[in-house]
Amino acid sequence: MEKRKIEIMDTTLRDGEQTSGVSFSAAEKLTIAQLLLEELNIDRIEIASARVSEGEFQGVSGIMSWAEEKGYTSRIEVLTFVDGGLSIDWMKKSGAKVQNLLTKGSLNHLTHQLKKTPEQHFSEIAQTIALAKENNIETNVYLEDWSNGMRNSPEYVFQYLDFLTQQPIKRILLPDTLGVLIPSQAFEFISTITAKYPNTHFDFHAHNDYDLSVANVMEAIKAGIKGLHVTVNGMGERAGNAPLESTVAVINDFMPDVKINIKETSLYSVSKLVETFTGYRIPANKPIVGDNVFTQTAGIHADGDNKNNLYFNDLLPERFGRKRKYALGKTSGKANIEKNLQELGLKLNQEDLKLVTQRIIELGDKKETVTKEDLPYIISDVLDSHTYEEKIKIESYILVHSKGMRPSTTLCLKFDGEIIEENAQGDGQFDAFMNALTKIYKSKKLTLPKLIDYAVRIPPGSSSDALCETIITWVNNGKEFKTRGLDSDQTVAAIIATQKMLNVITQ
Ligand SMILES: CC(=O)SCCNC(=O)CCNC(=O)[C@H](O)C(C)(C)COP(=O)(O)OP(=O)(O)OC[C@H]1O[C@@H](n2cnc3c(N)ncnc32)[C@H](O)[C@@H]1OP(=O)(O)O
Ligand SMILES: CC(C)C(=O)C(=O)O
Repeated sequence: MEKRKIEIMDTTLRDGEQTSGVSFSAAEKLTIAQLLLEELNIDRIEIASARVSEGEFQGVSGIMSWAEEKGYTSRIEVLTFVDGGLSIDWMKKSGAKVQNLLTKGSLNHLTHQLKKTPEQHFSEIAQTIALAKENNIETNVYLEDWSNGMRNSPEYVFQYLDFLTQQPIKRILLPDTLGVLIPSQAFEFISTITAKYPNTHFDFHAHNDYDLSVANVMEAIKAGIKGLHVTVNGMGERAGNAPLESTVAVINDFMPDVKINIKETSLYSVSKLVETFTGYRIPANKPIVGDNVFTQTAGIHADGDNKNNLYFNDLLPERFGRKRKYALGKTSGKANIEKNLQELGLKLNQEDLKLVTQRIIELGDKKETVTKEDLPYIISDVLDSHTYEEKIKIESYILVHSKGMRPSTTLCLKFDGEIIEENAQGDGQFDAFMNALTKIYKSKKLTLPKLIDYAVRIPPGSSSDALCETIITWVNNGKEFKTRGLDSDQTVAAIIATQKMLNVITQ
């Protein structure tokens, strides 16, 4: 079967920059333009609106000098206005060769914004197209608010298209400017137009106000559109445009008769770069590029991946230069832990695996985020906790830290079945805790080991806030030994290490 080629036009640098709060520098625009055209193999890109600012002029001029050298000028477009030649002048000076002329696709916009009649508008458009041609600038025409135009003034839309299809232009864009189309209507409106003007190249530009942009894009393709507008990460005015990443995946996976030539493996790195340049964070659950979309969290899913990849779909992370991950937390089962252990090259017996799983679930219950890098610490903590009998237990404590007063502790200790409570102050919270403990031991005519070193560290490479390890070195009867405690709070970790010390010396 001969595949139908659909042109992909990326407008991250024009509509994407209309995301509130986003502004690219000239250097950032050049880098993104280069990646879009050369790394991703996007057919065409729109890089700015004409006349916006001096900075935009510099940005467009820089991209056009590079494009001239590379022979890419016909793939780079600038949005222009029906403004008596001001935009054409701006384009000429910048070196841009393709204009996307913004015109009115609904009678409502024409009447209320431009305050013109269709005849006046068409005449000015014809003059602008002619002027562009004289200056060797190619024209595509945008019918702004076209989707509402089809609903409210279809006679105007068709009168306009009858005129436009006779003009020396390359493409006509049908935009869903306000994101109001549902898929069935996108199909109905577009197929009526492609049937009436079979020799014209129509593009479609979706907006995502109802989260229907990609669904509408699919219907537009079925209805005979020849090109699509997209943006990286779905950036754009209001709720944004059709995201490049999902559009590519949907076409590749569900439209076998359609050909696009986008390099999937580079989508993620380009998305991340755009995220960095814009400061506009990608939601973690955004399809294809979100941080969590290739992470299995539920224990049953991780288990199923071990059994004939039961929880895989066609969106394999490697397609997009990414990797599957297995989350650690409250909903983990043994399988999640084992998958992470495999990556670290570690193995545990079934009993230890159960204990480690239990500890991770406890941390998850406390809303802590546990990462793969935390695992060796959790393993060592769990394994050394069950090497001795727990005769002495810190039942409860209050640590008080305030401005202008010495830190203090109330400690409740279970000592051979007896509950003993004591208060003390200290130079810090842990010092106050140790002073209260010393008082209890003195009352029993016992001495505590001497603390000679106190070290705190977090698992290297860990991006989680879950864990901090406190390692304390003690000397008891001339013999040095270490105990460690693990918690999200370093003082609590030190108290856990101290409880271990109390039990070590009674073994
Ligand atoms: C659906 C979209 O995303 S459209 C995106 C279009 N791109 C932009 O708007 C880029 C950013 N815009 C700008 O920098 C500025 O708005 C400019 C330079 C275009 C114009 O700035 P200003 O002269 O200050 O006008 P302002 O922004 O207040 O209003 C827009 C003017 O454009 C007119 N206009 C609207 N559509 C068009 C059009 N297709 N062609 C020509 N003029 C138009 C409006 O009627 C209004 O004119 P008026 O001031 O005579 O009433
Ligand atoms: C400039 C036009 C195409 C636009 O962004 C829209 O109509 O949404």
